[in-house]
Amino acid sequence: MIQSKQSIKALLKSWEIERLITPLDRHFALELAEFHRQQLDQHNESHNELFLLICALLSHQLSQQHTCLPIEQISLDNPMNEQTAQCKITCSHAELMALLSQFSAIGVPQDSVPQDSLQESSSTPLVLDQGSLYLQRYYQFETQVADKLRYLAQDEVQGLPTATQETLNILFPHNPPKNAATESPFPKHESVYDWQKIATATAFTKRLAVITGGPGTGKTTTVTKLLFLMTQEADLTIKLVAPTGKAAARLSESIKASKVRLKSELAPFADKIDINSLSRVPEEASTLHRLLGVIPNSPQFRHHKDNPLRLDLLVVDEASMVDLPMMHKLLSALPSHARLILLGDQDQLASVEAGAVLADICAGLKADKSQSEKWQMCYSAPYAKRLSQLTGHDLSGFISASPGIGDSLCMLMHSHRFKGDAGIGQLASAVNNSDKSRIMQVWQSGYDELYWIEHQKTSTGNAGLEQLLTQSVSHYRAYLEMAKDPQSDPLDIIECYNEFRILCAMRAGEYGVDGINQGVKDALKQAKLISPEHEFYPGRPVIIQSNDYNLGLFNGDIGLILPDSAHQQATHTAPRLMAHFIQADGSILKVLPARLPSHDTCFAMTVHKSQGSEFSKVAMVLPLWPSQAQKQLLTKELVYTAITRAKHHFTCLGSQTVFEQASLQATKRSSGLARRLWL
Ligand SMILES: Nc1ncnc2c1ncn2[C@@H]1O[C@H](COP(=O)(O)OP(=O)(O)OP(=O)(O)O)[C@@H](O)[C@H]1O
Repeated sequence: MIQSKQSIKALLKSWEIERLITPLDRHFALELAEFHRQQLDQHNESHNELFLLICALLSHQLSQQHTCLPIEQISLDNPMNEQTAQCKITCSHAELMALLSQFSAIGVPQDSVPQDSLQESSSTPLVLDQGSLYLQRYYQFETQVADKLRYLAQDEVQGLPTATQETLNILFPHNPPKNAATESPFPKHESVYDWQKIATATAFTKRLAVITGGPGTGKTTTVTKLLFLMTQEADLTIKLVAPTGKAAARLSESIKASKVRLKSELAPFADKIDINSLSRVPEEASTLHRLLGVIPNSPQFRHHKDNPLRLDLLVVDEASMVDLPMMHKLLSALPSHARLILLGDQDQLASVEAGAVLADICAGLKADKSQSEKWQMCYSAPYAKRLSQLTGHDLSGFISASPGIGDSLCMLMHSHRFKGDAGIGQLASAVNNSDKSRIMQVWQSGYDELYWIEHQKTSTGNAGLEQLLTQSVSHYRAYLEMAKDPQSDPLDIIECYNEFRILCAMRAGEYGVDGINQGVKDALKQAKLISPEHEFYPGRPVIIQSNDYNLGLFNGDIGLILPDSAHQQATHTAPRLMAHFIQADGSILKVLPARLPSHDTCFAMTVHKSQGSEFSKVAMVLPLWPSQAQKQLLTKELVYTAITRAKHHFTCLGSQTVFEQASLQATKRSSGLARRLWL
C-alpha cells in the first residue's frame, strides 16, 4: 500500500521541518488518524499509515485554498512532490478510492438519501464524493452553496407588466457600441447584442443573477438601471455590499455617479416614467461582515438561517473576493423570498481563502476549455425565448442542452473604460487569454499608457529598481507636499495619495511589499519629503492587517497619518498625529495611531490586497528570480488583476521571462462546485 523508508509519522515531521507542510497539516493528520484508530480498529497498520498520509495531503491541499483533494491528482510515486520521493503509494488511483471509501472516518454520500439523513450519514470527519476527498465542513459548504444557488437560479418571477418592458426599452435604447465588432471578444455577429439590457432583464425575472465582466464593462451602470426598474415596481428593502470597506466605498461612489448619469439620460422621458423614484435607489454600501453582523470574538454572525437578514434584494459587488465559507454564511442568512445579484470579474484573482466561487459559477460559460477567451452564454430553451421576448434580442443561438445555472448568468464583454485600442485594455486582454505573442506585441507597441522597466541587477545594485523608486518619489511627492500644509483637506490628501500605488506580487523579500516599502521610504526621506524618525510620521500610509470591529477598521483598510488640524484649532495646542481613513459614506474616521490594530506601511501593497481598488497609475513589481514556491503564486489572474487596477498608466518592473511565465499560468483551485452547478 505504502512504500516508505521511515514511518509516515516521522516523514510528516521531516516534511514539516522542510516546510513542505505546516505544523497544522501534521497535527490535523495525527488527530484524525487517532480518531480513525479509536473508532474502528479493524484496519491494519498499513491502512493507518495510508490514512495518515492522505489526511496530511488533504490538509495541505486546503491550505492552498483548494476545497477538496481530487484522488486522481495525487501523484502516487511522489505524493508530496518532494525533490526525491521519500514514499510511494503502491496501488492504483481506483484501488485507492475503493479503499478510502471503506475507512470509517470517511463518509460516502448516497445520491438517493434525502437531505436530513444525508447529513446524518455523512457526519464522519471526511467525505469522499465523486472522486474527491473533503473535510466534512467544506463538503457541507460546497453542497449547500450549490443547492441554494441552483434553487435561486431555478426560481423565476412570472409575469411582467407592459410598463416594465417599456421602461426597459427606454433604459436601453438599442445602440450597439462603436467599433464593437473589433473590440468585443465575441464573434462579430454577437457584438450587436445589448448584454446590459439582457442582464437587467435576467436580474428582473430571476431570483439569482450573476453579472460578470471586466473593469468598465458596465456592471454598476446595469445594476443601477435594474434597481431603478425594480423601485418603479415595488417598495423593496435593497442592500448593497462588498467584501472590503474599500470596495464598498467604491461601489457607493460608482452607484452615485451612475445615478447622476441616469438622471440626465432619463430627463427626456419624464412624461413616461417616474424619474423621482431614482432617489429610492440606495447608494450606501457596507461590508459583508457588517451586513451579517459581527459578534466580537466569534466566527459566527448575528444573521444566519434562523435569524435571516431583513431585506428583499441583495447586491454583492466584487464577488470574486468572496470565499466559499463566506458565501455559505451569506446564502444561509438570505431570507427565503429575497433576490440575490452577484457582480464581479470572473478573471480576477480568486478569494484569499478557500474556493473560487465566482469562477466556478461562470465555469459553464467557457465554450471551449482550451481557449479561455471564448465565452458563450448558455440558456435553457424556454428561458431564451422569454428573454428574447423581453429584450427584443434573438437569443436562440445561445440555447444549451445542459444549461446548468446558465439562465441566471450574464457576461458583459465590452469595456467602456478601456478603448479597444488602448494599451491597458489590450495588455489585460492578452494576459487574460495567455496569448504570449500578443503580450510581447502589446509591450513593444509603444503605448503611452504602458511602461516597462527591466530588472538590471549588478554587483552594485539594480538600476531597474532605482528607476522605479525615482518614479515613486515623483508620484508620491504631490500628496506628501499637501500633507505638510495645515490648510489641506485630509480628503484631498488621501485622494491625491490614491492616484498612484505600487503593487507587489509577493509580500516578503527585496521585491516584495517589505523590501519595496523600505526602498520607497528611504528614497522619500532622501528627497526630504518625509522624516521617518518616529514610527508614525506625517504622510505615512498605513494598511490595516486585521479587523477591529470596535474601531470600525477592517483588514485591508488604508489610511494616512496626518496632523489633526481640527484638534489643533480647537485646543490651540501643537498638532497631534492621527490616522485618517475615508469611510464608505465618504466621511473621515480619525484614529489615534497608538490604537491602530496590526498594520503595515503602504507605499507598496500586494496585488491581492488591491482587489476592489483602482488607481490612476499603477506600478507592478515582479520578483527577479522567483523561487519554485513563488512561481506557483505568479499567475495570469495576479497579473491581470494588477493591470486592471490601473485607470491611466501601468508600469511593470520585472523580467520578460517572469512576466510571460506568470501570464501563461492559470490559477487552479480544486473544487466540485462548478460540477454541482453545471450538472
Ligand atoms: N452602455 C454604455 N454605453 C456607454 N458608456 C457606458 C455604458 N455602460 C457603461 N458605460 C460607462 O463606462 C464606465 C464604466 O461603467 P461602470 O462603472 O458601470 O462599469 P463597471 O463594470 O461597474 O466597472 P468596475 O468593474 O471598474 O467597477 C462609466 O463611465 C459608464 O458611464
